[in-house]
Amino acid sequence: MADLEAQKQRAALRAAAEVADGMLLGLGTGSTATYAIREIARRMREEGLRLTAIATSSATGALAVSLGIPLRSMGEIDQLDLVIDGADEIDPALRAIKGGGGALFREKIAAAAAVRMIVIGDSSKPVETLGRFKLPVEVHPFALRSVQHQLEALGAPIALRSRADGAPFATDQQANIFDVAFDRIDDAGALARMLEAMPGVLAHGLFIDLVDTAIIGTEDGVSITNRH
Ligand SMILES: O=C[C@H](O)[C@H](O)[C@H](O)COP(=O)(O)O
Repeated sequence: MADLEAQKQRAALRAAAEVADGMLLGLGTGSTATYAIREIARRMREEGLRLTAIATSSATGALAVSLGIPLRSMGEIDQLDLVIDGADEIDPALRAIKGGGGALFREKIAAAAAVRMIVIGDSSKPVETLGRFKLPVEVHPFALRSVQHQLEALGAPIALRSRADGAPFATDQQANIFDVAFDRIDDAGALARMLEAMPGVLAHGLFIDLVDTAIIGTEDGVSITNRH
């Protein structure tokens, strides 16, 4: 059986090697991004690499602080040199679904502000067509029911994300997430535009024209795809 953790680590190490001295870096969220963040911190300690970073979630922020990575607030930054982040699915055109961990809002802001975005993952992440992974849609609580109504009209099953104790999951923005089971998204661009037109939708998990490079761990190395 494929060792997905080892694949994540290989992808993360390869991406962390792209970090150069003096960069302003976006740190992604999730299990794969965590490997990259730990490797970046190791390079800072052992190789004297200097950088400043922004965190795409409170969890990543806490990890970065614990590793001694200097952080700035995204709100005071107009451009990032590089973002390294995971993904839930990525297709051959480097369109991705993100937000399985609920960090999509900040991740998308960082991705859009980055000169370059590298997505890292294991061999379970590449897909021919997006949509098997349920699409996260982050919604301001004020608009919960009205957005639910509009999402239901799209015809796919939707579920309000909940925590282990049954309470609604709250994002870092204290918003909620609907997970939408499209199964197959044939026109990601059209769907993204539809979701963005719904008042109260803070972010959706479709990342289109944002990923520049995908680094996928394999059994014995990595496979790298660049967007043209
Ligand atoms: O909200 C979470 C992020 O979009 C993650 O990058 C994504 O869910 C992938 O996470 P993982 O690397 O743990 O599979």
